[in-house]
Amino acid sequence: MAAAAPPPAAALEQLSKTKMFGGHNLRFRHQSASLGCPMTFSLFLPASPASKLPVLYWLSGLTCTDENFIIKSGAQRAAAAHGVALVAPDTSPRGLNVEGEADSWDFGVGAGFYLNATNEKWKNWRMYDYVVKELPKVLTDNFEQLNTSCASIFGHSMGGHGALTIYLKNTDKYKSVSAFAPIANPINCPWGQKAFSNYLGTTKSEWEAKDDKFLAEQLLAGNFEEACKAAGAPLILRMQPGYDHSFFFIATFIDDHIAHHAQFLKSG
Ligand SMILES: N[C@@H](CCC(=O)N[C@@H](CSC=O)C(=O)NCC(=O)O)C(=O)O
Repeated sequence: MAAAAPPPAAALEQLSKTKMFGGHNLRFRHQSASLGCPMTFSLFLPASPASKLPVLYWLSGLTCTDENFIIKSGAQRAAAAHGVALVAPDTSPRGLNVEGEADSWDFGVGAGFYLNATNEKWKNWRMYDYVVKELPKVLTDNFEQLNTSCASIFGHSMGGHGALTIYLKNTDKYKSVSAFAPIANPINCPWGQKAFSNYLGTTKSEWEAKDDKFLAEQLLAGNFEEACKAAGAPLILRMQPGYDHSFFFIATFIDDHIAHHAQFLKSG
């Protein structure tokens, strides 16, 4: 008996294409099975690679779409130089009209926190599954020039929290991680408490089960450094005096982060 035909590749609608540093910024929309709504993502593809391109995922912070990073960070210069593709997803489901989803800027739309919500009301907020499972498959199915099994992840603020937690739960899937000003201990800060109590319920032990215990208890800059030393985990912790939380700060140090990831992505 003949083997069953593989399922068709997820349909992608290309929204834009702009040349930059010899490569292209591309923006796509597709129907997300994880989130139950259309999702957009941006992709920077460096110029015609000799071999398949490794993938560096960027997770943005509160209020962002997939476009903030692509427009403001200037990351494409270093990505083109190192031959690394950049993938930036949106930060939450949109257009579902869940009651209250846009009442505040730090919860709901634009604030997916890269977790899988367990509260029925927010059941579509499954950004963890979207980033870890669905998006890599969409890329694999649609871009033969990408080597999606060679991937790293980084992000900013809420996206820094997402990058760190996703990496620590999936060290087999990502070669390296970095974060700009991450929400490092969400269980103990107002942004995290608001998100977790609504997405995951008010039982704090449930939050810890959903979060990485190491992160929740130790990821306060200095403490995190000590913990990494104790665990023998390599860490470069850089404090940058005088910089704020904006993309001006990110743009200043983005080249360093991409060079860091390129070392791991290009080491075979
Ligand atoms: N609207 C808020 C500010 C929101 C903000 O600063 N968002 C950051 C991420 S914060 C943590 O996740 C961001 O990246 N914004 C997008 C941008 O392009 O700067 C306010 O009014 O204070």
